[in-house]
Amino acid sequence: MVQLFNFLLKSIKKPPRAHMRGGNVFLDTLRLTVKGGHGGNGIPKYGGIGGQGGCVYLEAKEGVTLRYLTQRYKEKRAVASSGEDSSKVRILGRRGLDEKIEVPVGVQIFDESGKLIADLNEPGAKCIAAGGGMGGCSGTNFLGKPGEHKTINLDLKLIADVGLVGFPNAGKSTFLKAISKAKPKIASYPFTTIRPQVGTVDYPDLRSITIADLPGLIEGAHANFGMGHKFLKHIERTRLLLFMVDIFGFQLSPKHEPRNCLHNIYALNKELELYDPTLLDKPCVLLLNKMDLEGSSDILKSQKPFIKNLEEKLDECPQEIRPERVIKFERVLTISAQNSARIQDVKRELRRVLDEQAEKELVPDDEEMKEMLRRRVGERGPKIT
Ligand SMILES: Nc1nc2c(ncn2[C@@H]2O[C@H](COP(=O)(O)OP(=O)(O)OP(=O)(O)O)[C@@H](O)[C@H]2O)c(=O)[nH]1
Repeated sequence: MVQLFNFLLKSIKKPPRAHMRGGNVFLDTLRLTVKGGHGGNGIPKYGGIGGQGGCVYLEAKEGVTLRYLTQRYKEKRAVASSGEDSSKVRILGRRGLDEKIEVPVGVQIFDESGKLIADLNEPGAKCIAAGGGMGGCSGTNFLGKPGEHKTINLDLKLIADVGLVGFPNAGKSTFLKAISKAKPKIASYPFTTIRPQVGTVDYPDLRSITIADLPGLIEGAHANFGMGHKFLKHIERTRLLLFMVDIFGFQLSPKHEPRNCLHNIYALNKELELYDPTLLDKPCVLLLNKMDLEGSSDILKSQKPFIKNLEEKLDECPQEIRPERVIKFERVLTISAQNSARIQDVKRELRRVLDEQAEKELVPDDEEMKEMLRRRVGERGPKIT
């Protein structure tokens, strides 16, 4: 009876939604068990030393995904080979072969206690995850030692120059498609994008920048509504935050308060602040989208002064979306992502802000520079004023 009931229950169970089915889910964390090779044994009679066990190491490589790793290590376990035993013909045993795990660029490695072991943020960066065991010698009674054995967590944080943030349906995917070569999914209902998308924008001087569309952010994400802050971690490594709001505002559902575009900006500001207030120190640019629709210019006229100076209307902002510190936008641009209107302006401005930022990082400010010179010249050199 129970079996029949279970069978019937199974048959009426809906299949998982397309985007949640195995191969499609964006994977940005992975847990792996790693084990270094065992050290080989020595030979007491000849004073032979066993070979050291191989180690398991990680190397960052472009184009690799964590999903690929799950296919390669189906058991989520990577083991290096053991060192060779010492023998009559080979007094010093050969070292065990290392196990190389190629990981995506931007992966951080944590141990079980959550301590950061390594941050592999450029191609070719390497770290040892589990060392091999020592070969047997007189100090160990000629017995090889076991290799290190631990569980590590790989946490992928995308590396993009620009992080695109906005509430659902603001037009982020449409914008990404218009400005870059990315081909995101676009639909007239919220939550179409369920994984971060990265687009590359090329410039005539052969430079290029990357823009990551981080979906799933909604009002209340900090309280783990929707996908919560799942994708916001990817923003940490971006150099510029690109906010996008629908000029007509947004209402998540009939149960939620409708928010006009100004309140949307406050709400985005608040969500980022609750996730990590230092994010607000990054340069920010705001895009007001859907300017092709009728009535958009009137809204813009009435809201622009407050958008440019967010402090002004902060008192009137509802408590639940009122940020402690408001964002100061470097630029505010109006666009129509659908018609690609003013997309070239955005392209130019993004580059300008990123270049300005790079210059600031490169050239220390006046006082810092003087202090640096003073230190370099020392007390006896020319006086620096
Ligand atoms: N009229 C007009 N419609 C737009 C514009 N940009 C986007 N849309 C429409 O708005 C809807 C949502 O656009 P998306 O690009 O999917 O929005 P999104 O922010 O990526 O949405 P999520 O996937 O939910 O995060 C689509 O129907 C688009 O065609 C625009 O500039 N003008």
